[in-house]
Formats: sequence, structure tokens, C-alpha cells
Amino acid sequence: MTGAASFGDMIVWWVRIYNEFEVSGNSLERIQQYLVVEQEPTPKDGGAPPAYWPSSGELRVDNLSARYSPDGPKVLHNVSFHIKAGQRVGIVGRTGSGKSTLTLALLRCIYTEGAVWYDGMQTNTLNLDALRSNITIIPQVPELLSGTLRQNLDMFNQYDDATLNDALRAAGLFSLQRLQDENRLTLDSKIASAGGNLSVGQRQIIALARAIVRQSKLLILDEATSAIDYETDSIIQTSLRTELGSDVTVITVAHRLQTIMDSDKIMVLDAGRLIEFDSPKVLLQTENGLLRALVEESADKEALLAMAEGKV
Ligand SMILES: Nc1ncnc2c1ncn2[C@@H]1O[C@H](COP(=O)(O)OP(=O)(O)OP(=O)(O)O)[C@@H](O)[C@H]1O
Repeated sequence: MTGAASFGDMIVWWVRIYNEFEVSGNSLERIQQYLVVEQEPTPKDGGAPPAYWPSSGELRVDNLSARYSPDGPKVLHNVSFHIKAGQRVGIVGRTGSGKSTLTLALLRCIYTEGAVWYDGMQTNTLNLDALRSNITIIPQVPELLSGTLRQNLDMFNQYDDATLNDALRAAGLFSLQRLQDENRLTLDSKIASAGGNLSVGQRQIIALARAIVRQSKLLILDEATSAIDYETDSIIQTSLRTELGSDVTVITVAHRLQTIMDSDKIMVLDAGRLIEFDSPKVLLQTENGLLRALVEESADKEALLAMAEGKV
């Protein structure tokens, strides 16, 4: 009996050791993978822009191509366009058409060829710190830091409360709180790690307020369709239309056409190529145009057409 029990114990012991060995092996493998990941140039490498840069959100893109790995396939193909300072531009396209890839390429997060000029500076001559701190991205679900709302808006304590409250008002936080009975936030409110105690809408509004405080000239918004309710979305859209300076360019990656149908211009991507870029009104008159086809397919066709005509 004792012999059988100790043999059994030994088997269990071996299984446990083998299991632990396998788990540790996985961790080692993961560390090894991180060690061989190719590093970006250090953020300070490259030129520093002049102090007055950027003074506008003008963006000129010339033959921009992109891939996710040095020897991977091109995912974005020779995209060229010009966005004047202050324009609101929507990017549309079917799933996998390259919308997110284009925004990553603008930030130099992936391998790119071609040239991008932001307010007259060619971005690949700038260090990554300078480039990325002057473009604000508002992702679908913005991550906030644990701390107060004030710290999230102004990490280096550079602005007074009036400026921060103005930015929150302009971004639409107080309108949202009037409409919805969400927890009332003040500059001293505590934000949980990653913003876990706030709704996605509140987080997007705070990210927008941060862009307003930083006086970003180029804002890229990834529309959060599924995670955001209609009221919050329209508050954010109104803020983007009315509360930003006239030289601030807003690019919205749109997942529903309503959001961008009254933009100054719409960019239509298809399989990594820019196939249409013009005002919604012109694109809707384009025979066999993709935007026109997307609108035709939509259940909200009439409303979209009215928006494009500026009637809504
Ligand atoms: N990390 C990645 N590595 C390799 N290829 C990728 C990666 N991310 C995206 N791709 C590829 O790039 C192409 C464009 O994808 P992208 O995510 O830019 O499209 P999208 O228009 O933003 O799509 P969605 O509307 O679904 O967000 C697709 O073929 C996709 O498979």
C-alpha cells in the first residue's frame, strides 16, 4: 500500500514538474521573441522641429506605401492626397481596406515609403517624439491613466483649472453629464487604471479635451461605433465641428457613414488604394463610385443624401 502510494505520489510529482517546465519554457520563448523584435529608432533620433511647428494641420501625402514587416506584402499602395488646414476628412472603406494602416503610416508606426508633409515639414526628417506628440489619436477605446482627471488632461501641470475646464466643456463633457445621469466628473475626480470607472463615451470626450488642451493641429479619430451611444457620439461630433480652431485638421476613420457625410472631403480606400477623394456631394454624383454604392446599400440612404447636400 505504502509502496503504491509513494509510486503514485512520484508520478504526480513528475507530472507537476513537467507541467511547470513547460509553462516556464513558454515564458522563455516569449522573452526570446521580444528580444529579437526589431526596435524603432529611439524617439529622440532625428531632427527637432522649429518651435513654431506645427502652426496648422495641413497634410500633404505623396506616394505613401506601407507594410507591416520589412519583407511583408505592401498593404497600402502609393496613396497621395492633400488636406488643407482646418478641413474635416472622413476615411471610409470596407473591412481590411487599409483605414487603420493609413493612420499607422502617418504616425510612422509601420514600414513606409513615400513622403508625408505635416505643416510643411517632411515627417521622416523629424524625431518620433516630435511627430507623435503633435498628432492626437483618439482610439475607439481610449486608455486613461490612473490618477485624477486633472492629471489625465495635464500630466506636467502646465495649465490652470480654467483652461482645463474650458477644454472639458468644449469637448462636450458637461453636455453629456446634463443629458445622461452619469457620475459627475470634476478635475479632482479619480480615474481608475485604464479609465475603467468611466464609460467609453466619457473616455473619448476626455481624450478630445486633452487634444484641445495640447492645441493639437492634427486629430485622428477612430470612430467607436459599437462602444458608444448615439447621444455621446453626436456630442463628440458637434464638439469636433464647432469647438476646434479653424486650423485644426480632423481625420475620422468612419465605421458608419452618418458620422462623416457632412465632412469637407471623404477618402475612400479599397484594397489599400485611395480610389476616391472629394467632397461627399461630388462623390455621390460619381457614376460607379464606391461611396455612392455604399450609400445606395445603406438603410439610411435618404438621410445620408440630405447630409451630403448640407440639409441636416
Ligand atoms: N498587424 C498586421 N500585420 C500584417 N497585416 C496586417 C496587420 N494589420 C492589418 N493587416 C492587413 O492590412 C490590411 C488592411 O487592414 P486595416 O486594418 O488597415 O483595414 P481597415 O480598413 O482598418 O479594416 P477595419 O474596417 O476592419 O478596421 C488587411 O489586409 C489586413 O489583413
